[in-house]
Amino acid sequence: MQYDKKYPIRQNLAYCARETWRGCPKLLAFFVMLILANCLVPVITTFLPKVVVEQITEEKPLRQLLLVTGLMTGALALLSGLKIFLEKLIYWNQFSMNAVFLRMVTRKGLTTDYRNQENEHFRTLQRESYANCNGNFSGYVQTYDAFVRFFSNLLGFLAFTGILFSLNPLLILFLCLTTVVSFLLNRRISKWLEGSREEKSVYEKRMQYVAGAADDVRAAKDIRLYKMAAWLNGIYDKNLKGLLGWYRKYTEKLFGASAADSGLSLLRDAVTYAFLLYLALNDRITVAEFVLYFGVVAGFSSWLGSLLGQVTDLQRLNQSINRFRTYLEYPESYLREGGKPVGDLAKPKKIELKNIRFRYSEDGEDVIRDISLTLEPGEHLAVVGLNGAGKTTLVKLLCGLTEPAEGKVLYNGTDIREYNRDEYYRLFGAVFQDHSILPVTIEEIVAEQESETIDHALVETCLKQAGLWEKICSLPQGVQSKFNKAFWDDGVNLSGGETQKLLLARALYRQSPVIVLDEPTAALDPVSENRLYETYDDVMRGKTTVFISHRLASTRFCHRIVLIDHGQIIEEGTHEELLARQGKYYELFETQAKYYRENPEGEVSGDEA
Ligand SMILES: Nc1ncnc2c1ncn2[C@@H]1O[C@H](COP(=O)(O)OP(=O)(O)OP(=O)(O)O)[C@@H](O)[C@H]1O
Repeated sequence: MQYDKKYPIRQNLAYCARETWRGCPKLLAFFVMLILANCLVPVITTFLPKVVVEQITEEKPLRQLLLVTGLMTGALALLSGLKIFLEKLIYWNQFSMNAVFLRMVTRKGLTTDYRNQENEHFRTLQRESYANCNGNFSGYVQTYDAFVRFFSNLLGFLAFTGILFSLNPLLILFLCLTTVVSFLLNRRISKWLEGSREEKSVYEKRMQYVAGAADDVRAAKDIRLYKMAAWLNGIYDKNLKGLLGWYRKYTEKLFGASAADSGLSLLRDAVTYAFLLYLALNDRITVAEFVLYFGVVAGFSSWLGSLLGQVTDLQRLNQSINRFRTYLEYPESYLREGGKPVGDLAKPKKIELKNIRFRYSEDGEDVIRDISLTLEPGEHLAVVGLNGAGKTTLVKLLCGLTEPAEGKVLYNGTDIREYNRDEYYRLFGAVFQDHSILPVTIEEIVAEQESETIDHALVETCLKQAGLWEKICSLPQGVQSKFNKAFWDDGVNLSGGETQKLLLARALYRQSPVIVLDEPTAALDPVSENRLYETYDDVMRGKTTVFISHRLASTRFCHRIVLIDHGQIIEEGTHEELLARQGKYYELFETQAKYYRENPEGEVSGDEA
């Protein structure tokens, strides 16, 4: 079941206010002042003509007339100036609040359980959350605006209701009725918008994908070689057509609603002004009061219409805040500070996988099916199998990155769920097929820390062990060379094989008791590959290692080989034992080996491959 938080609006508004209080308290004070200014300006504007007419009709002295109108227009000017000033301050301070929210989103993304990052629902929420607090049209800024407008409108509505109530409560009822009808018409459009948002976003997503491919230097080769441009253009055009169709429907609906809205507004004005005229002609209200109510009636509908609009806006925005909070509060099940310490990090301990079952999604198939495996301290294990057999998944489970649905992983006899997971990770030096390298110096990449605390001699040893030392020495800035030309003007780029060696050096620098290498030789040239095999025993002495490879002959230097097929261990033993068994391993080895033999008819032997 998908994890979804559904807080009511008031709780989410309180949440926003709380976070704002923590992150940028003055913003709250600016909001309160803006709400008051927003309310006072129209109230004074509505009363000003009444006061002026009153002064004239009651033949008050000119000085008094000038003083009263001067005071009111002065107050108006002051409040309007204050509003502009506050809006500027708010605009600026909203950026700092956005930064606070962005930091929360980034932190969650960096520290969340790895399995959340593999969860598509979580990743969608993550993308939305970034969009929600990015820029001055973000969900949060819109929520703040809606919040300010809602309370401004509420205050204005209450003030004008009070004034109209003294005139005729039935008039309020009529005004409310017409305003609500026009609000409901607009709401229908909002509902349609909500319902068809998915359709629109599918068109946009596909168009963005094509635009992204046009801008992606990695895709540029394939697009040209495989003549994908026409195909991509076709996708773009098809979706553009769909999007334009969507906008046509939207415009039609919008036009229909605004026509009805204008009709209602005309009716409202005609009825109320006729009523006011009737009262004035029958001396039931003074000319000054007529002028006042004239303004109040127009203002009342506008306050109420906006108020209802803000409720709809807040409801819509509430959904995005709920999704934002769902992301931030996404459950973390791995123990961190509260977990047990792992203990001695210098020597490896026994690792056991007991009846492990795993699937990536609830409705998906099992990727690992009932695997049990014990790794003795210092053992070198090779994991082989066809593509998609579950090898990488198995090591992710072993490293505690993902959690089995059934069964458990034990380290030194204790379920790894009981350990402090961050400490548990320190047991592993790993090279995965998909990796990330920060754009820092070579030395910092190897040591995964900043320059001041690096053990330079160890960096050199690891780069030598990985076979990259000579290459690094040939760079003008040696280990101080900055990685990634895209980031640094004077940066360096490494080839695929060199990058793999750099990653191996990084795994070795950790001096962790367990080393996991997922296809570490895939990009290596034959000399480098051979060198890795020859030095493997020396470099990995005393460590437990898991070596995933498709080159079956290369796994001979491991103490034991397990063959995974459809998420199960189907064969297990040394290279020689597995060949002698003449099972699946033998078959795969034979398939690979025959291309290396001078005499394809010859007998299979471990030495020939
Ligand atoms: N993040 C993921 N989400 C969903 N399915 C996944 C994910 N990663 C892998 N899979 C699926 O799990 C299965 C096993 O993948 P895994 O990467 O463990 O295989 P592998 O044996 O390492 O393959 P290869 O030799 O190609 O690297 C595959 O069918 C793959 O499609």
